[in-house]
Order: sequence, then structure tokens, then C-alpha cells
Amino acid sequence: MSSPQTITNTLLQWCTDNDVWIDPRLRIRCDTTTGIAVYAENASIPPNTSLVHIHRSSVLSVRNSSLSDVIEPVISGPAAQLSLSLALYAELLKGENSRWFGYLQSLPLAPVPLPLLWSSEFSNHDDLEDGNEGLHWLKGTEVERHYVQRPDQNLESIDAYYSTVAEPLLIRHFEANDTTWTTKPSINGFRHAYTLVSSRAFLVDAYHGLSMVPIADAFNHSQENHVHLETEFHVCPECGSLLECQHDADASENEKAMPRRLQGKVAHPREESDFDSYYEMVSNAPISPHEEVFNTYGETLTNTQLLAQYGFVLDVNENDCLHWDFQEVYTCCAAFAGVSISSRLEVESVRSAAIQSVARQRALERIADSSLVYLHADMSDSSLCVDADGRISHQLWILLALPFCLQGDRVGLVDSPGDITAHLEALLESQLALENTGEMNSDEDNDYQLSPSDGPILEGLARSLINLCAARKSRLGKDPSDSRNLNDILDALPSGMRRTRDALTIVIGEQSMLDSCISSWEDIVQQLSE
Ligand SMILES: C[S@@+](CC[C@H](N)C(=O)[O-])C[C@H]1O[C@@H](n2cnc3c(N)ncnc32)[C@H](O)[C@@H]1O
Repeated sequence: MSSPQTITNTLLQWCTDNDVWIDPRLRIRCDTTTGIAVYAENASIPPNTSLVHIHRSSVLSVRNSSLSDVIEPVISGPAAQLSLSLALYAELLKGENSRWFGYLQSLPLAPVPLPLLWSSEFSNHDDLEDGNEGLHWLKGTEVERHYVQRPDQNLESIDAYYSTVAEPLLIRHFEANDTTWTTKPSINGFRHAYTLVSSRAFLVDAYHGLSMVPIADAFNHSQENHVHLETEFHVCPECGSLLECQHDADASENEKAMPRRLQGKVAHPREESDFDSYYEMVSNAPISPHEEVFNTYGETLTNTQLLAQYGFVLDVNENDCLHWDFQEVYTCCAAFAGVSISSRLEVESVRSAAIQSVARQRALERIADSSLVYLHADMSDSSLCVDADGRISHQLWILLALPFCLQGDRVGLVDSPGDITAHLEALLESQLALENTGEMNSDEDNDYQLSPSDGPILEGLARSLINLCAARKSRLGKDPSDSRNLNDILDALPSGMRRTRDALTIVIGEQSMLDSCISSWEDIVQQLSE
């Protein structure tokens, strides 16, 4: 295995030879355990500095790859991930004969530990044990819920693509071109390539689509990032041209008169010829001397998404969120309220009307004064969630309240669901009155009124939510009945058990969101009983 210094030197020489320019104020560092990272040299770098220029012909996309004639280009989504994995795998198999060799030799030699692979890791017995232990811990978490069983990206669909599409095509291509491979193609090699694509590829433009972008992919992720990738997405999907081209038959005369890159966009200060040919990493915050320079892989990414796609988690992630579906929430309310609960159909139809009406009328604005509920940016009725501060989304709040509002249909909501918004606004006022009388917002002026008829509804809502969170907690992690402190278990784990550590970090985060939600609503129940 080459030394970190040799790997870095080979990568940097490849960059020079392939029109990838790196600002001399940056240093690429390679470490055998932590991999590649980018640091500032002994200089401050201001925002809006273009720090890395990557020629469009140097990215490893399906279009640029050796297999460009035989792989159908797909721009984005799961199908693009598979196509790019195949293009990348073909280049990896070519070894030193690949035009990307200097770049490829710097990528991780082992598969990135995505949970998708934890139960079948092939490289090392300890990793397999670690992965299986990690999967036990992921039970009941958002990762298990959304990713481990995801039908479009599970291991079976990746393996099926390999055996039906990738392997036959690789064999044909290598035989036809009389090319030798460094190792024989294998399912494990393809899975490795898939994890590299999942954890490093960028969607660059409408022609190259999902691509491996040398050096842009050397930056680690942080929510407080310094740099981002800038590309002009709207190029011709047929030939990649930024300017008017022969494929523009459908464009209007006005559009044709203008270079494509200026249509609806602000001109870039760089020279036109340069600008057309490069993707750039640009700073968006000041960078201090010697500090690590971070990108963000997505400003709203949760730990669940980071683990599933990139194979790591942050110790604390303020984007974290827990989701439920309609049936789970309704069943919980029904279990709490017993036989007198309104029917599922009634609740479902009034709920839709309520959520649409909140979005249309911009109602429930006073939610901003609540420390228990927040107005979810996505107004769809599927956003039934608790956020990292233990607050519930307005959609979950409405769904929890409705079965109790409808009990005995005391306000005629089923017949005239239009009244529901006004009713919910009144309920919110009552809740804010309670929140303000408690310690939650004690220093704020209390101009809210608790209506006596809202008391039972709020109590029903609170108790259902507490039940919902407690039920989720009781299914969370390896052994929910184990009363040991999870932080102590995490502290005792060897640092090499990376998968188990990440899974446990997810469980600790989810448990703390549920605890904080339960404890604030217990305060509401307590106040109602006083
Ligand atoms: C685009 S690469 C970044 C360069 C990477 N360090 C390398 O060695 O090639 C993404 C991978 O870097 C690692 N990574 C990035 N940001 C991280 C972070 N904040 N904490 C831990 N690992 C991180 C993860 O393994 C991730 O899959």
C-alpha cells in the first residue's frame, strides 16, 4: 500500500496533468485512518474566492468514461447512481490504464460503511461483527424505517443490477477492447464502487449528471461550511453546450439570441471561455489559516440521511427529525381515547381540509410563540414529526387534536370542515395560555386565554402524544428494556467499532428528542390537572 504522501503527490500530479487547479492557499492532506481532507495553509481566505477549478472533461461521468458508448446516461436518482457505479467500476478495473488512475488511487480502498452493507461486509470479519451489532442498535430508528428496507436502493437491487447489466457489459467491453483488468470483476468490487458514488458524487449539470468530481470530493462535511460547488446546470442535455447549439430547435428566438448560461441568470465575472469549461469550488465564508475547510453535503441533512448515504453521523445534528405515518398516530389516539373516538375516515377527511386550509390561509401563525409546536416548512399532510428540540410539526399537532375535537362532533366540524381552522386557532390560543403560565415562556407577556372547553381536547392531545412517543421509545435500539445509560455504553465501545458507535449515536439522539417531547407535554397535563 502506498504511503499517504505518495498518494497525495500522485493525486496532485494527476490534477496538474488534467486541468484541475487548486489555489495554493489550500493543502490536500491524506491520512491512513481518516482519509483525505482539505486545510488552509498559513493564510486567510475571504468569502467569494474561487478556490478549485475542475475542467468539465476531467470529471468521471458516464459521458466521459470508457463505457460512454454502452451505458445509457441517466442524470439523477437511483438509476444514475447505478450507471455511474458501473462507469467508475470499469475505470477501477483498468487500474493504471485508466485516465483517472491518479485520482482513483486516492479513494478509500475499503467500501464506505453504509448501513446497506453492514450485514454482508466482505473485507473483514471484525467489520461484519461490528455491522451486525450496529444493525441491532438501529432497530426502530429512522434509519431502519427509511433506508435499511428501502425498495429502490437495497442491496438486492444493487446486486441484481450487477449480475444482469454490469457484469455482462464489463466482460463484453473488456474482451472487445482487448483490455486487461487488474482484478476480475466481482459483486464485491461493484458494491465498493457503489459506496464511493453514494458518498462522493455530485450532480453537476444536465449533460454529465451525477459525476465523480476530483478534489471537490476531498472536502469533509460540516453544517458550518466554508465552500460549495458551483456549476451551470442548464447546459444542453444532448451535447453539454452552454451556448446556443444545434439541439436548440425548440428554443424561442429570444432565448437563441442569448448564450444559454445567461438565460435567467446573472453573468459570472470570470472570462467567458474559462467559465464555460470549469466547475468551481467557491468559498462562502472566511477561512482562517490552518483550519480544515469544509463543504456541506446538504444544509438540511439529518444524521439518518448522512449515515445512509455517506456512512457517518455528526455527534449533534440540529436537522434530526422523527416521523410517523397517519395510521400509527390515529391508532395511538384511538387506543388512548377508547371507543368514543371518531372514525378513521372522518379524521382523515377533516385533517386534509384542515391542513390545506392552514396552508392557504397562512393560519396558525401564532405557532411561532409556541415552544411545543412548529409550523413545518413542507405543508403536506405527511409531515408528522418531532424535531431535534422535541417540538411537534403543526400537521402532527392537528392530527392529534382532531379525534378529540370531533368527539361527539361538538362544533360540527365534519359537516363544515371550513370552520376547522378557526377552531384550531382557538385551541392554539388555549395551549399558548398554558405554555405561558408554566415555566416554558415565563418571561413573555401572557395575552392568551384558556377556554374551558379546550381543556379536555388538549389533555387528550397531550396524552396521545406522550403515548405515541413512549411507544416509539419502547421499540428503539438493541434492547429497549436495558436501563443502562446509552452514553455510558457508547463511551465503553472501542473506537474501531465505527458502525455500532454511529448506530448508538442515532439511538441516543432519537431517545433524547422523544424524552424532551414527553417531558414538555407532561408539564401541560400537569397544569391542566391543577
Ligand atoms: C466526499 S468524501 C470526503 C473526503 C473523505 N474524507 C476521503 O477520505 O475521501 C465523503 C466521506 O468523508 C467522510 N466524512 C466527510 N465528512 C465527515 C465528517 N464530518 N465526519 C466523519 N466523516 C466524514 C465520510 O467517510 C464520507 O463518506
